[in-house]
Amino acid sequence: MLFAVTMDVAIPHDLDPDVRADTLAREKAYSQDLQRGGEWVSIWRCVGQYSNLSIFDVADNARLHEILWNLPLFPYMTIAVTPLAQHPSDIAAG
Ligand SMILES: O=C(O)CC1=CCC(=O)O1
Repeated sequence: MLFAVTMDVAIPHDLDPDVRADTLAREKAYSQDLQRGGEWVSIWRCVGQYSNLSIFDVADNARLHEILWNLPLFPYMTIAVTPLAQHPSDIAAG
């Protein structure tokens, strides 16, 4: 199942710098592991915002929830999920 997910990040300015750096490093490793595994298909920066737009290809809603819930930055994110279906005009779909 395909999902488009936007993640808006708002890290508190008074967060301990070491905690901030550790959280960002764990977020990057977590994301890249899932990208290598094929579930996190792509990640794009939303221009001018501390936000990303990502595409996930996962087994079901529960798996997407598990992935998002375990994001190291989850406590500092506002997340919006859009389930995707094939578009009838998509030439790649045949
Ligand atoms: O958009 C960001 O910077 C937050 C994020 C999600 C996965 C990642 O590596 O960074």
